[in-house]
Amino acid sequence: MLFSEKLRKEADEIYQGIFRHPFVEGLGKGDLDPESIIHYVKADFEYLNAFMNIYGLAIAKSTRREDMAYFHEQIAFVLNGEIHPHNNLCRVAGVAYDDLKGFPLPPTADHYVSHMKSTALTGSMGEILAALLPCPWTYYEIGKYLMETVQPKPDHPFYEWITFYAEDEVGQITNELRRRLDTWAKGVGPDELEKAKVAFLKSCQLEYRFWDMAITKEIWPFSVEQEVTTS
Ligand SMILES: Cc1ncc(CO)c(N)n1
Repeated sequence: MLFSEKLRKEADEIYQGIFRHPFVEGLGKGDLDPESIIHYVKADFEYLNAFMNIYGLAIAKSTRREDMAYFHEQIAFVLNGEIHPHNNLCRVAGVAYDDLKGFPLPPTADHYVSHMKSTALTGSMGEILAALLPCPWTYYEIGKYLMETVQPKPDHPFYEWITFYAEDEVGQITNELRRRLDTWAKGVGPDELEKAKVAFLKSCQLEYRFWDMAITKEIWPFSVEQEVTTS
């Protein structure tokens, strides 16, 4: 069994939990609370900015030009592609996307970003790939799950969101990340594999919590000034 297949098996409980999460259910039913959508988009815009930072850290650690080209391409996808599902969410919530940019990360999103950043700074290439993988992989599976269970028509409020993540492009991104991780896994010992597994599972848990964060509109306990990562 490939390393990524083993990871997927270990994380199955988390994936199943994500498919049944109230936010994902709300995407399928089309009845999400607009305030939860807004909370999610604010956090996700900054999360995706941090994701690009992490690809940059991966480039800094790359020793092969081919790896540099790969991470560079992935940055372009986040930069230009993921605005579409965000625009869909904003339209349904009745807000302008620009008004949701530049907010500090809520605790869970901050935790997720810190996990990926520290992995990128201190971990091996395999650990970095493992920490990044749940991002496209859980969304790709959510997209496919909603396509199958809801079979949305173009007039479904989240048609664009669902079809974006269920599309081949996100599938290919997931498969390429898996392929790279599986290639890396063939050349390392059990200790290295264990560390990558831990990084992967933590990202899966934090994917689940990211949806919770949106439903509960999680905030910091005190409203003091906070760092904003981008403008
Ligand atoms: C938190 C999170 N995970 C995954 C994706 C998919 O790219 C996203 N937009 N946000």
